[in-house]
Amino acid sequence: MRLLAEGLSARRGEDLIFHDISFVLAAGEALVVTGPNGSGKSTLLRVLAGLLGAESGRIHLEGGPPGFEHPHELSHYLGHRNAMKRELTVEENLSFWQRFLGDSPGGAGIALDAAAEAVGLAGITHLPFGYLSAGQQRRMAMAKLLVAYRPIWLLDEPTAALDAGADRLFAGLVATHLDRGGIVIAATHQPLGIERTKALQMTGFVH
Ligand SMILES: Nc1ncnc2c1ncn2[C@@H]1O[C@H](COP(=O)(O)OP(=O)(O)OP(=O)(O)O)[C@@H](O)[C@H]1O
Repeated sequence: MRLLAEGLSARRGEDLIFHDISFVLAAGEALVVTGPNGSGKSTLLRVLAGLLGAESGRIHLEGGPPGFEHPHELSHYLGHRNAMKRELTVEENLSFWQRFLGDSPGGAGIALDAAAEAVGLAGITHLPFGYLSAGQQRRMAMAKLLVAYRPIWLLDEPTAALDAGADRLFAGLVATHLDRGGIVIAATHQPLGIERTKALQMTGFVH
């Protein structure tokens, strides 16, 4: 499977945020998106996630499962916020996402306990999400990537609020996902420590 972005541009309000962005990612490849604040990294991820329409250009898949043409149908999106309810327990949150997202063709999510263990937080899934520290909350948001199978991971500053150990853990999760033929697009200033990465430097739109 390949993910292709061709000549993408996007607008927020009146402003064109970026223009003519193209890239191709094959199964097992990652794209690291960097650029200064406001250069459009989050906007690009939101376009890829199908949350925002592109002003022009095309995003499509080649060789994906039959019936899936747009990457967002096969994607996990981890935004700046963790998308967890503070008053529900970790287990309830993850269980919701597992049922809501379901598995894409070609893989299966892992059990909630196994996902919590994989992010180093086994034993606290009974706590309300709001009780967790900022770093623990981010780790649990990563567990969401594991409880339902999606071949494409769209990650916006995934390692914000993480300590060095969690950085390494996260790099390991990404490496495993790529080894299994996944695709990762991450806006991050933290090196992923993975060789199979392409780079996209956003500059913001020059009027
Ligand atoms: N809803 C909106 N309406 C109008 N402009 C917006 C909206 N959301 C974002 N913008 C503008 O779009 C530009 C790109 O924002 P974006 O969040 O994509 O940048 P970014 O590169 O992810 O920044 P950061 O590194 O700070 O997270 C910014 O100038 C921002 O002010």
